Amino acid sequence: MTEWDDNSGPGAHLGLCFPDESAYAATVETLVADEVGSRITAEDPTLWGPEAEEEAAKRLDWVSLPRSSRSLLTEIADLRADLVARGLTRVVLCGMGGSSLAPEVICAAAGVPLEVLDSSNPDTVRDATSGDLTCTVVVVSSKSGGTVETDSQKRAFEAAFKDAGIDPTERIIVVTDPGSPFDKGATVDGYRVFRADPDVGGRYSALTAFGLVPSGLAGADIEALMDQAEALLPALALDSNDNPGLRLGGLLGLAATQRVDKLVLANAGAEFAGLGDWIEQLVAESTGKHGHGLLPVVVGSVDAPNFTPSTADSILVSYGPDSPFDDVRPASGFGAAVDAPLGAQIQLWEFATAVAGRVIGINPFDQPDVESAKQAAREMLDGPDKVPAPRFVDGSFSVHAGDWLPSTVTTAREAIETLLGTIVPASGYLAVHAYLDRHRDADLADVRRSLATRTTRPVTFGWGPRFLHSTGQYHKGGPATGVYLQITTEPVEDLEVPGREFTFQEFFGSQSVGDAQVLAAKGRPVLRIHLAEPAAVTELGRLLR
Ligand SMILES: O=P(O)(O)OC[C@H]1O[C@H](O)[C@H](O)[C@@H](O)[C@@H]1O
Repeated sequence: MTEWDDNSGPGAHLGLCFPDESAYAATVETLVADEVGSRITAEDPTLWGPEAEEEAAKRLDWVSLPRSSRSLLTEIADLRADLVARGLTRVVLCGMGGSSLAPEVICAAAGVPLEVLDSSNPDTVRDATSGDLTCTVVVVSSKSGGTVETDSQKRAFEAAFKDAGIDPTERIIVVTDPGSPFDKGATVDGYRVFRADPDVGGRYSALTAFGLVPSGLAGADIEALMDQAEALLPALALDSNDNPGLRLGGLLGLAATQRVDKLVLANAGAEFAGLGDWIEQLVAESTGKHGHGLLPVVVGSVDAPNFTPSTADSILVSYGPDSPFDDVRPASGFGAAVDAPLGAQIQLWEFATAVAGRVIGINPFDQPDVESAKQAAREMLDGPDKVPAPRFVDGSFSVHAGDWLPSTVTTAREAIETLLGTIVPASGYLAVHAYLDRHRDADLADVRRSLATRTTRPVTFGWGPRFLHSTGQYHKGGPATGVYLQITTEPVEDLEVPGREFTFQEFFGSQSVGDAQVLAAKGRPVLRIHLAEPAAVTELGRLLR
């Protein structure tokens, strides 16, 4: 039987349902008895075990950001006023994962334009750099300062500004950690640098300079965002079963330990439709490791397949004011309706994810498997001759697959059918990885819906290489239950990365091939369909719908 725990506190309303009240109550009671609410608030790094302690000790400042980040507000407002006075109203953000997902949601919710460039696709980069540069300001964000996509995007913009007779130091603003290689180089080169709080991990950095600088420069009301987040702090500090962070995190952790490990996220009337993409990175990278974790499945609306109908291994979560749970019953019994303003959602989800990490028994602050795909991409760049030959060519499609695909298969349609047939009925999922142009090819994303209906299993859709900095960690570190459809393409036209020995297409291609190799080496079925030209995406879409 499904039980309900409904609670409205200052700043957030949280309705939860679960199949077994005593298991849920015991989980939250343990969290309360262990004083997890007050200890996270006090930034206690011992909560995730001795192995996680060193990392946690330098990752917990997000807890107090709604107060500590306020010192940035005046500086950002002054810079925005200066930019607007100079007619610089087109704001572009270059950055991957935690350095771009939050500003994208914040600005979309505020209805202010922010162009996010989080790709290595030459066509996408060319589009961004060939916009109207006379009114463009570019924020380049990288916590580590070592992310190749971001460095390449910065180089492309520097060259474009110079070609247009514009001094890049007048137009590029850098956000990074103090002392990163990026900080040193950008400072020497004369760029304006915002240094973020280094004791916050990338995916928890929404309320640091990473989230606030681009959002504030684009015109979002970032002070209101901080107010919304701050309003929730007293409730999150409570050692009581009214603490929304303990309740939501306890539910997520409990479900994951019972192998209800897909987290289906749907917008339910919120202004911030894109919040699911931000939660996706937070939850996938924080929990998906050592064979454990929750797979976020972002579905858009509550009537989308995987939410309605759902599978017995899925937690259903809606964000926004219109709770769907009067009409929808999660097949697993696990559901959550989270209604809060955006700033409170951010603070609540960070807290709940850290709590879920403790319940699952993993370190929510590292991402041990992200590096493996980067390493494989580097090896591909060093030896492009290592690109494997296709199994067969079917019209515009070159089809690449491992031994799981029988040699009798000779068409892309049959290969897709065979891949879908390898999904394990009770626990498996399909991940579609589209290394395309997420603006030009946006329509393809709706194949998620068709494939979810066709397979009756959870289906995720991610744009490469963006997802590598999000769900990529889960694919390699989480439970080995996924099968993968990779879509890659020749570009309209390649583009050099200024000052580098590789082009954007060489890098973009090495990222997809490298990731496929890492997944295949883990024994997972990977089907790669390479398009001879971008226009072939229409025909592929027909095969998938
Ligand atoms: O901000 P950066 O250092 O450039 O990192 C961007 C992204 O890189 C990696 O993929 C990490 O796993 C992500 O957590 C991070 O958000």
